[in-house]
Order: sequence, then C-alpha cells, then structure tokens
Amino acid sequence: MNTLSLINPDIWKEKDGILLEKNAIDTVKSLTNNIVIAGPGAGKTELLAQKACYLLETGSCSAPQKILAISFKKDSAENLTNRVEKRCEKELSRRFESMTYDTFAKRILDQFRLGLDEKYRPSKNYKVLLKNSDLAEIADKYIPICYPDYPSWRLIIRRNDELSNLLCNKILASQSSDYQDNIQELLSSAMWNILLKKVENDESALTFPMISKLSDYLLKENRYIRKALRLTYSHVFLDEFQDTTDIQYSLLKTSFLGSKAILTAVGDEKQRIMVWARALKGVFNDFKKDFLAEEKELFLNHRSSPKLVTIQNIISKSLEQDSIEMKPSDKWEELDGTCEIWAFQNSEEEAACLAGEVVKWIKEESIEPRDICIIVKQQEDIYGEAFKRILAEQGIQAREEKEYQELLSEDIVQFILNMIILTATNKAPESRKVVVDFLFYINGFDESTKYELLYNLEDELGIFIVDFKKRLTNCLINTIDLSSIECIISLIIDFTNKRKIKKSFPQYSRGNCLNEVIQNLIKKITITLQLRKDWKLCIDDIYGEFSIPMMTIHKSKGLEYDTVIFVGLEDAAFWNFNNNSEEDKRAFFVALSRAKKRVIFTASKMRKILNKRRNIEEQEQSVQGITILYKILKEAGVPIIRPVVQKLI
Ligand SMILES: Nc1ncnc2c1ncn2[C@@H]1O[C@H](COP(=O)(O)OP(=O)(O)OP(=O)(O)O)[C@@H](O)[C@H]1O
Repeated sequence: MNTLSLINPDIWKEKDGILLEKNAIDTVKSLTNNIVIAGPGAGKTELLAQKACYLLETGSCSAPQKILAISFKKDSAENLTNRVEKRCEKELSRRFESMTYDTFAKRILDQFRLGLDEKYRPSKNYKVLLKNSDLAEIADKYIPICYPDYPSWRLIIRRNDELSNLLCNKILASQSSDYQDNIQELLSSAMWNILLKKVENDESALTFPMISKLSDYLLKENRYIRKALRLTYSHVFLDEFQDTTDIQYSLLKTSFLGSKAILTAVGDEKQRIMVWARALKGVFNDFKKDFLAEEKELFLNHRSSPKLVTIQNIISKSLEQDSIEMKPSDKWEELDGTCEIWAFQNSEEEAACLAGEVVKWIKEESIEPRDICIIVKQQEDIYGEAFKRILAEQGIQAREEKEYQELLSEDIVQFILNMIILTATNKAPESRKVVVDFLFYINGFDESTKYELLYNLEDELGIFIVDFKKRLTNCLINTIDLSSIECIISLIIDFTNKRKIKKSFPQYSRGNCLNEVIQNLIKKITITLQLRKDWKLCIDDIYGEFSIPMMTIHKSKGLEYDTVIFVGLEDAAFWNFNNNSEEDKRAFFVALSRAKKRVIFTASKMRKILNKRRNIEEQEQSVQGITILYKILKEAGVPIIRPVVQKLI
C-alpha cells in the first residue's frame, strides 16, 4: 500500500452509520476462525462487508494478499462486492474477490487444468452443463454407444437428478477399480468418461459439482497449486454456510485447512433449504471441529418489525428448541408489523382482493412495486397467474423473476445493459466499471498490462460511445422492433469482438449458446423499449425497478421486501410435506422472514393447479397436511381473515 494511509484497528469505525452489536464487532476484529450462527435479518452478510472494510483499511489484510468471499448465488456475490466497493477506496476494494462456489472451483480448474492427470483432464473449452436434462440427453445418446453392456441403465437411474447425483459420488482416485460389481459405480465411471473424453465435437462437458471435484483433486494432488492459492488469500468469508454441500466443503478443506488463512463463516441452520441439492447436515459442527472455529451468536434482527420478529421467534423455537430469541431493532414502534392469513373461495376472488390491496398500498403508503414480493412454494406462473393478470389490468406489472434472474446473471447481458446505460446517461460510474472490467478481461489485460494499452482501449471505448449514442437516439425516433434492436446490439458485439467473448467465457464457447442469450435479451429489450420509449427507463425496467417480483421460496433466499404476499398456503403447494416436513417448515420460515413490515399468507378453497396429467385444472384445496404450519401461526397470534373483496375500479 503506497498511497493510502492505514487506520489504526483500535479507532476503526463501522461504515455507513451502521453500528454492530458486540459479537459482530468481535468477529470483525477477530484473528481466528469464526462461525456466526444467527437468525434472519441479523446482519450476517452486513458483518462480512464490514469485516472486509476493516481488514483492508487497517492493513490486517495487506497487499498483495486478498480476501476471498464465497456465496451461493451470483447476485449475492455481486451484492457483497458492491457494498465493499462503495465503502472502501478502489485501491483497497480491488483486493476483495467475491464469487460463487461454482466460480471459485471453475477458476482453479481453468487456471491449472494442465496439472490434472490426463485421464481426468477436460478439454480447454469444455462446456458447462447447467441443466440435469442436458446431462440426461448426453447419457441417452452416448451410454448405449460407448457402453453397450448397460443398455438398461435407465432402469437404474430413473430421474435426471439421480443421474447428476451419481456423478457427484465418483471418487477421483486410483482405488476406483475396486467397485467393479457395483453397477452404480460403473455407470458413474462410464458417465465421467463420456463427459470428460470429448465425445461431442471433441470437447468435454462438465457439471459444476464435477468441476468442484476436479479442482479438489487438483489441489489435493499438487501442493504447489495449493500453496499458490493459500498465498493469495489471507482471509476467507463464507456466506449462507448452512447450504454448503459435501463437495463444496471438501474443496474448502482441501483449499484452506491447515493454512494461515482466517476463515469467517456465517449462516442459519433454520434456513437450510437446499438438502435436495446435497446441503451437508451438520456442516456447522464439522466446520467448528475441523477449523477450530469459535461460535458466535447475534441477537438483533435489523430487518423485521417487532410483530414479525415475535412470530419468527415462535417458528424458530418449533424448528430448533434452543434457538436464540431475537430482538427487533429500535427503529420500529413496539406494535409495528402485520401478519395475517387471508382465506378465499377461489383464486379469482383472491387475485381481485390482493390486487386491490396492492393498489391501495402503492397509493396510500407510497410503497414501490419492487418493495412488494409475491412468493410461492412452487410454479409461480400457475399460482401467480390470476394475480398478475388482474394487477396488469390496474396498470401494475408483476413478473416471474426466475426468467430475469437467469438472464441477468449472464456476463454478456450485464455488459450489454451497462454499455447502454453508460451511453444513454451522462454519468454512470458503476456501469463504466462493469464495461471496462469486461473489456479488460476479454482482452486479457491485468495489473501488469502496459498503461498504453489500457489508455488505447479507453480511447476506443470513448469513440464508440459517441457514435453509439447517436444510434440509440435514432432508434427511439424510428420504429422499435426486433430488427432495429438487433442492429443496436450487434454494434456492441462487433465493437467487443465475438471471438474474444467466446474465447474468454467457456459457457459461450460452444455452438449457439452466446446467440441464444443475446436473442433472448433482444426480445426483452424490444418489448420493454416499445413500452418505455426511453433507454434508461427500459434498462431499469429490465432490472426490475418497476415490477412486483414473483418467485419461489428458494429464489427469495437472502432477499428482503417491505411486504411479502405468500400465495397458496395449502397442501398442494407443500405436496411433499409428509416426507419432507422439516425442510418444508424451514422453507416456510425463509418466506416469512423476507418481510420487513407485512406478511400476508393466502389460502383458497378452489385453485387452478397442475393435475396428475400435467394439465391446469381448478381443484378443491385442503390444508390438513400442513396443519402444523397453521398451528404454529395460530400460536403466534396470526389471525385467519376472510377479507371482503372490493370491486376494483
Ligand atoms: N448493524 C446493523 N444496523 C442497521 N442495519 C443493519 C445492520 N446489519 C444489517 N442491517 C440491515 O438489515 C438487513 C438485513 O441484513 P443482512 O441481509 O446482512 O442479514 P442476514 O443475517 O444476512 O439475513 P438473512 O439470513 O435473512 O438473509 C439489511 O437491510 C441490512 O442492511
């Protein structure tokens, strides 16, 4: 650190007027491994952001060492980066690297792929398989050809997720020939061979768990690579630790167990809802034991109103006998908060009533649509259909967030949208950063690149923007349609160079992947721009600024809203409650705890849902299967109301 002066740790203060409770500040300043276990809204993620600032500003993490923060979702990782960048000098925040487990594993594999034994080495431009159905397609095509001895393999592997689980169980080591009699193991080996050994166009295809396994193996086998990683990071943060899978935990141990890195994990056992995705039960205890981590607890809920915190405490107790009693923060009045169950005759009546209330909240309480969230257990398109339709009649947009979350998580989409914002608005430092970082990355620039090259690139960008601005303005004057937007986007792609994009991002390197993402974005931009007729408003709309998000509980993790409307507290939504009651109860807790001020649960006597033949059909609903959830809410004093449906004007 040459230009910035360090702050004495004794006088360092929390950023942005935040005050941390004692255990949180102790964790920020701790010199040992810690695990912070605390309920929703306790500020676990905030604690990590503050700790990053502390370590960088006091020099406790000194250059060239870095902090590695690992999250589960791309947006959570970006959110953490943004918080640190906003609060720390750029020179410091550059040494904060926040990424998902998948990205962490992929970086190791991409950087050190050649260090793998040949039998496990994927091709350079391997494809990443994101969907279980893609995996199944490859298996269906190649197992019968490459392994004709297993013609009936589909009888053993019945579902696509069983197939992807099978790949996770593979042991990457020399003892693999021991299990010749086990058909599952044989199939697993067969699939690994098919996926690694370039059956399709000479390229490998890997799932993220496979990538993690390969990275783990690489680090285990090669102490130089392990050493390089350990020299890079002096501190490691682990967000939402309750969802860590066995494979991720193994990679974490191989990477940092026995190193000098100081690890800080945060999580909440009561929010563990990824067991289906192999989340490791007991991972908190494993971490405490393996990393000799000290457990710390937090007691304040900074998110929810007192009434909601009381209800959350009652549910917490039903999930974990000895759970901590959380207290609301003092920004609320004692009686603040609403939680009610609204019962209806059918989904049309439900939708009309909810839409009426939403209109009222937006008008009378000045709530923005994006501060209201519609959460469902599953199938948001079906459960939210009537509500979305009637809201639209009132001029309020609700949208299925999944579609946008996936599109917005694409690197190329972020680049294009930020390029448009940067061009359409006069000042957009955050967009400039995304654009410049992307261009540097695809051009292979880093800290060692000559200034001359960096300046040239910035110059070229400046020239491009001047011309591009004219094109954006013209586009608004002329007809806005698919082909005019296609022209606009192709200008950006041509300026950037498609070949470089494909080369730099393996997920776009194969076939038509890049085009498909871009075409999807073009469609979204066209529809939105036709409506908004302004570039900035159009992009803000795509980012969800003007809509009510609709999502499943799983997608709502880590997020927060003024008001949460949970549609369908009914047996059909919790169809597997009998076999999965603990995980479903935790899911219910996650949904409830996303709200700051108000939660409305709905139940309807008749509802349109998917029948056994997978057709939509109106069916009578029951709640007997989830009586326990109603019992808990009743115990917490949550009333069941039959609201009068007002006629919407
Ligand atoms: N010490 C604090 N003072 C004031 N506000 C805080 C503090 N810590 C966190 N917050 C705010 O409280 C909210 C919840 O914080 P955060 O998301 O970090 O909690 P969390 O424990 O990670 O939540 P969850 O587990 O439910 O996702 C955020 O809006 C955050 O900005």
